[in-house]
Amino acid sequence: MARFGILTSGGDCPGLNAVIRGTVLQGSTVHDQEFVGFRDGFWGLVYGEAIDLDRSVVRGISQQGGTILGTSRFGPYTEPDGGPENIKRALQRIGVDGVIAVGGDGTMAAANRLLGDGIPIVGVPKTIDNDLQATDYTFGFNTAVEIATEAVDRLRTTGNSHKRCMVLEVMGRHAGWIAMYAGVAAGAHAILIPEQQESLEQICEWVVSVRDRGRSPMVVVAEGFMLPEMEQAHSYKGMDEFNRPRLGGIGEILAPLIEERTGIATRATVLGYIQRGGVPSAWDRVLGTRFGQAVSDLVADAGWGSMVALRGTDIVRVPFEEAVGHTKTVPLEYYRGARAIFG
Ligand SMILES: Nc1ncnc2c1ncn2[C@@H]1O[C@H](COP(=O)(O)OP(=O)(O)OP(=O)(O)O)[C@@H](O)[C@H]1O
Ligand SMILES: O=P(O)(O)OC[C@H]1O[C@](O)(CO)[C@@H](O)[C@@H]1O
Ligand SMILES: [Mg+2]
Repeated sequence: MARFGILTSGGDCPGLNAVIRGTVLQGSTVHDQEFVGFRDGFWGLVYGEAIDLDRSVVRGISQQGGTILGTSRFGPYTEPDGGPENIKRALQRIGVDGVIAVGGDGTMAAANRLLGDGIPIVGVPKTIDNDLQATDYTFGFNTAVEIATEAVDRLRTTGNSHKRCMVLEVMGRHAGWIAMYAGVAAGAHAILIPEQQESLEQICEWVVSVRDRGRSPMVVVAEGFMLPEMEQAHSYKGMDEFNRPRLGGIGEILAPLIEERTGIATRATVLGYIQRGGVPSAWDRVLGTRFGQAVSDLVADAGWGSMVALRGTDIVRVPFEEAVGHTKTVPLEYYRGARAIFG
């Protein structure tokens, strides 16, 4: 019986457990496949640390947030134990014929490199940021947007009561999808995203025009947004253990600047990891389940080097090269359309 190993890698994301369950149910019901789950992303792959995954283990997990396998940003080439030869030995030792990597752009880049080094591997795209190209949507994004939209709605009522300007900071390192969707859904008066610089003067103009209509201004900003005079996205928390700047805090920078320039009392809120935690929305559970079923079909066909993806309403297979190397950013035209009614 063919046996495959699943891993979840990179930041976690609501819907990961639905993928794991969908894969195991499809595989055991339709293809006579067996599965193990590697612990903590590529760490479990490198060290051959895996748990058996059967129907009983995945029962009822699609409504749970996080990932039952754990995740990490551990790289498969990390010295001294990483690299393809060690991984091949680990796969042989635990009797695994191929790997299913569930992750974002970094995970797919790592998977592509492993493929080139002879590891049979396929991919499933995940990220709350929705910035992975080659798929129309990733699971987790919908849940994050629901949470961010509710946050805007809540900030709006307290902002109205106190006649304050409210600033909500959401995630989005290179792409402002969460800010765009939550901002549009909740009727924000300005949406600020990494793809498009806006001057402080312009932001304050929007804020003042809202106040002049007797309303309380609501600004949604993605963590990666930069004012024109900034050279890089705001980060005051140093680097993470993988040498990436830990973003966050642009909302706290903007709020006093807006208050100083407009005279309108302004408060900032950082939504942070609330966006990534908790139960997945129905939409993300469905997409995760469909991806899981599709990736079981993919490994049944030995479709190594491909990633499952959503195109329109169809689940398709795309080569890794299509998924890595570029960030799916918010199109300028889309932003401009939303911007036309800011203020
Ligand atoms: N080109 C690469 N070659 C080898 N390993 C890589 C490569 N790119 C990324 N990795 C490894 O894959 C891990 C996962 O990637 P990353 O941390 O970028 O998360 P991700 O999968 O993009 O998910 P997310 O961005 O949603 O958190 C990285 O921490 C790194 O160890
Ligand atoms: O602290 P961590 O786990 O690296 O997560 C922060 C990052 O995760 C992301 O949400 C991607 O999953 C980014 O928007 C954010 O910068
Ligand atoms: Mg990434």
